[in-house]
Amino acid sequence: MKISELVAQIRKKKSFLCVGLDVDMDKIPAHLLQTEDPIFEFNKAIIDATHDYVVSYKPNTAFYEAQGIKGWQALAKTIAYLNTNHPEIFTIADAKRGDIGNTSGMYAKAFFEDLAFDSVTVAPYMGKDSVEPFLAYKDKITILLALTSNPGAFDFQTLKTGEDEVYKKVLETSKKWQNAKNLMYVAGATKAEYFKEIRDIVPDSFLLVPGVGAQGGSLSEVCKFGLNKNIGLLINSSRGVIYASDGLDFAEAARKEAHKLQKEMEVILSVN
Ligand SMILES: O=C(O)c1cc(=O)[nH]c(=O)n1[C@@H]1O[C@H](COP(=O)(O)O)[C@@H](O)[C@H]1O
Repeated sequence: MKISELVAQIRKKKSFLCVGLDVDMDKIPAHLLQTEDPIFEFNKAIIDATHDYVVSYKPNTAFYEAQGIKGWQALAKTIAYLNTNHPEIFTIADAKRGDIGNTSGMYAKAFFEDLAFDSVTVAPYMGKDSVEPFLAYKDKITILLALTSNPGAFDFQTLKTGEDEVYKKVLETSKKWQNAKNLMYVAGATKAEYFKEIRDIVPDSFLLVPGVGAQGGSLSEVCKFGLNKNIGLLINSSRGVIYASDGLDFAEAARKEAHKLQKEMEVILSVN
């Protein structure tokens, strides 16, 4: 999907919400466990109930890999369901990959060709040649970790190397790479005070912003400096939306949570 198509969808739905499909077997409603494919049934119900308010879904592959072959099959079924029924929705494989070139090439093939995701999250730690195989896909988006939402972000990402912190080097260096227009960056909602400096370096890029909801990040704080002329933000919430209820009403409860976030976004967009 082209970024211009994502922007058009955001403007139409008045939403820049990304819902994380992080399916935890200990948290999904008990009645689904009796079905043939609980993970897919859960995802399908969540997608059906929330897609009006959502422009992107982000399954984190860890939750699927943890269930072995059945989990991977459920992931494949989920992405196929989205691509068939909601081709306008931007899909993110949250896999945080990155390795030596030929290995990264296989990761890229897995997520872009076999599973047909629009994008994948990639760790920048191994440098340019570990990211290039993802960027080689001209019609796909690579989402590079810059400043993550977790407390451990301060262990390495904010360390100074010369003038700049490591996360700034990631932004500055990667934006010079070939096909860098197909890069987005992860910036955690829990780090809102860094967004002005992030925007100074990458004014035009989209930022994937996890950490709203269960991790306590603030949507309005992120938007103060995070928005750009193309909106430029995808705000992710996973647990806060998909586990709003663990009862028979789980999908309806998720819809309400997604709608609440969408309404907040609509207000923000109306004054920006
Ligand atoms: O790449 C990510 O999506 C990500 C980066 C980051 O800095 N922090 C972060 O929480 N995430 C992911 O975003 C999701 C957040 O989930 P909730 O905290 O339940 O909303 C999880 O799938 C995380 O793995």
